[in-house]
Amino acid sequence: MKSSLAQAHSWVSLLQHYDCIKKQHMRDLFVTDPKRFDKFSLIFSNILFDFSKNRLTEETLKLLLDLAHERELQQGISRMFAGEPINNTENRPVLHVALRNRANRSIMVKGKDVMPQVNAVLERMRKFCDKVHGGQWRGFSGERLTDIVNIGIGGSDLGPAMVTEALQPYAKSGFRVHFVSNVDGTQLAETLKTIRPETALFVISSKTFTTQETLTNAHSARNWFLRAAPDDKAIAKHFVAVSTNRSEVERFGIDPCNMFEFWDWVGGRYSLWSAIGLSIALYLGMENFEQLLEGAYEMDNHFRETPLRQNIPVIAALVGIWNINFLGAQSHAVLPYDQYLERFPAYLQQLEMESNGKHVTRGGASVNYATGNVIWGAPGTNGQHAFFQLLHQGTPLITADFLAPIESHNPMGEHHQILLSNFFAQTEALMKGKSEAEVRTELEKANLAEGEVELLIPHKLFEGNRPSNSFLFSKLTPWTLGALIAFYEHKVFTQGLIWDINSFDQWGVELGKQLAKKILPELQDTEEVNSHDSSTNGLINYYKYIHPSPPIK
Ligand SMILES: O=P(O)(O)OC[C@H]1O[C@](O)(CO)[C@@H](O)[C@@H]1O
Repeated sequence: MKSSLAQAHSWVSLLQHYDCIKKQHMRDLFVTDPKRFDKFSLIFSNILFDFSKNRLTEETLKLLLDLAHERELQQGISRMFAGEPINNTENRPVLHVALRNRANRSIMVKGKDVMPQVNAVLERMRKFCDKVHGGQWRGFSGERLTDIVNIGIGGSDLGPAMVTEALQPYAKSGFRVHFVSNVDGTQLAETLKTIRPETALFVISSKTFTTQETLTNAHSARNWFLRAAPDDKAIAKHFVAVSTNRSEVERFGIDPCNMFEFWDWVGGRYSLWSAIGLSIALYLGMENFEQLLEGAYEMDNHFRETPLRQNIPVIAALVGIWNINFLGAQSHAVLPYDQYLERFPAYLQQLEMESNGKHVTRGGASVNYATGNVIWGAPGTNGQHAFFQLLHQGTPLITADFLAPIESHNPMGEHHQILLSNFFAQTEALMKGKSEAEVRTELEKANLAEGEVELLIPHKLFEGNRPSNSFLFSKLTPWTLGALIAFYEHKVFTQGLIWDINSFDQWGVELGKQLAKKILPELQDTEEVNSHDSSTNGLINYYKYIHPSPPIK
């Protein structure tokens, strides 16, 4: 039986160790150890992971690895891969790894190997994609389909939206992909303006097929479509579903023959590898979707088999725990120096924050340590001209992941070297900072008026010592993206296990949904609302009063 985290020996040792090293500056750590980069960087296939620009030493790492052992990480990894019901509040296994189990080893759930059904759905996806791409599957007018519209939200949107954006250079020619997630009618309306019903394929993606936003968008899309279609039968050519819920799919009016199945052991935010990836496969071709699976599979093997000290997701997770629980970082920026990865931070927001934004342990006790942190970010050089000021000189400690490809898909003059020079410079600046002596020397050369040097010194000073990780990979290919996503999934798993929280449920999204269901009918009559607190009543009644119909009495 594991003790509670705050009482773990290694945790207590880490606290004491933090006290000893908290005043150390990374600048000095680099000066005193010329081999620091070699010691604190790891390579997985074409991906280099450099974590040397963190405020840690060999001793820190040793203690963090002790923590991982004490928390029985290796046993936890084995339990996940073996299909044990580690999602304890929903009594489900967590088997996104089965979806990319390219070796096809048996994975048993309730005494049954899940691999035959995984392979069967992949085969159906392949056949469907081939028909759409080959023009055997056409719209009601006989025209080829050209526009894939994915209607889904959360995990049924963010993964496919991010991957299709990231892998645009691999897109099948003649196909466009669109994503509608927001129940704000604007997103659907603007999308519908750009497509024709004759050539549109709607992929309604929802694990539960009960999600209000998705079902509302799907009904409106179907109404729009039926205004142009000759009859209801045309729906079969233009609407397919991806879900675990056959009866709701049928109730919506999609023939189960046009449903691509997945299973309750796939968490929504871990589902892009399942049939939820159908929009990816349609846009990029099944062979590229499988390359994505291959990259993730190789990362899975690395995570399962590599000793913890060389294990990239494990080390990244431990460094994150060091930064969050000992250094006090509450915010983590994801900074891709690759325009194709623009949506990567938004994807990771759900992966990390929905997984590890938890306040109780797996057993239900309140945690007395931080779990999870705020994930955000934007493409690197744009961020430099927007929010990097706060990263360099602001008061909160914000850690960051910098990601960049060595080779661009769009080589153009010096662009890529300029981009990379900024990538390298920013991590160096965050680490090193600029000392008072350096600022003074610079200012004294500038021939300033008396007093100006002293005034400017504090403003131009950079304390540095701000932690970051760097990821350099050869090129953003489907394989590499698959490996990178799986890397983050396993980092999240490792942190959740050490924090003793369930990373695979999401009860925190329920309360808002329940209250919205109660409020919706209140917006649809003319009665004044009094059932809430005065703020909520006031807001609702103001809306009802201002809104032209129906007017409040
Ligand atoms: O795929 P579904 O069932 O429509 O759910 C969409 C999303 O809603 C959530 O359940 C809660 O936001 C996510 O976990 C999930 O990815």
